[in-house]
Amino acid sequence: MTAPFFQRLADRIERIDSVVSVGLDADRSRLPEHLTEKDLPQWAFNRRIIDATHEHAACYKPNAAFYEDAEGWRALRETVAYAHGKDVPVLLDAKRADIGNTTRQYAKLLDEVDAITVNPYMGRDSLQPFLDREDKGIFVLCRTSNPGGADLQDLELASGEAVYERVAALADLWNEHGNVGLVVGATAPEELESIRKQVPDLPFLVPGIGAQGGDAEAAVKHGLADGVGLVNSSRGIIFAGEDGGEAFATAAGNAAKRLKQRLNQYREG
Ligand SMILES: O=C(O)c1cc(=O)[nH]c(=O)n1[C@@H]1O[C@H](COP(=O)(O)O)[C@@H](O)[C@H]1O
Repeated sequence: MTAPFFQRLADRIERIDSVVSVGLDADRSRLPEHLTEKDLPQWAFNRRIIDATHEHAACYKPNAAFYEDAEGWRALRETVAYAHGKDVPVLLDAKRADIGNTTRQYAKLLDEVDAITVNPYMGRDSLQPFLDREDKGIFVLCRTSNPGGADLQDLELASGEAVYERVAALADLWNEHGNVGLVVGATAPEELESIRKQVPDLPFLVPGIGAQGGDAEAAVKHGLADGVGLVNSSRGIIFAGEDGGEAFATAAGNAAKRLKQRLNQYREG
């Protein structure tokens, strides 16, 4: 059996000295002109991004939203195989979950990738087929980075806890196989700190730095559990250079390296 995801992630973080998650959100409207002629432009783009960034990437995080048609799924499959060929795990950002028979189908996505993001709104049974995958990583949305993240997640329950605190507590209970992490946005640094205190053992995926302006220092200081966790940037890396031609890949490589170095200051500090 393959080693558990969080163990493999810990090994990779140590080996390349990086907690950077490179978000492969290959928006077709922003791909370099010269790649749009290719058979699968997103795959052509991702391959170049992976070549340029893999030394700095603790994982790749493609968001499924950018791949949900026949051509996109083909591009995604090629991308995942290529990332694996470079020994980089892939976290599919799919934010799935549904009633039992449907969610069992969703959980099959984990046959292709190493980890996934899931939505806790429908409760434990909607996540069970994911949680049962002991060797995979299951990241539960807890306190999201978007402006409306507070609309429901910050609501106070009768017990006095906020909804996101309840989610963190439940995720901790659901972590019977040591395969559960939380998604907590860098745009909510106070919540990041308080959730870290509440669940010291759960690794976080922290999106929202770069294009969304989140707090990179808080992301590192509170996102890691015993050194393990991920800080994601998507547009800030893959679209770092849009001057045309192949220079975009070099720009992405430099952006990933700079982010790694910046985050590492806080890891070491
Ligand atoms: O689950 C996620 O990854 C996620 C959760 C969240 O709270 N906020 C958030 O931005 N994300 C994802 O992280 C990525 C952020 O992209 P950038 O803002 O371009 O770095 C996107 O794929 C988002 O869907």
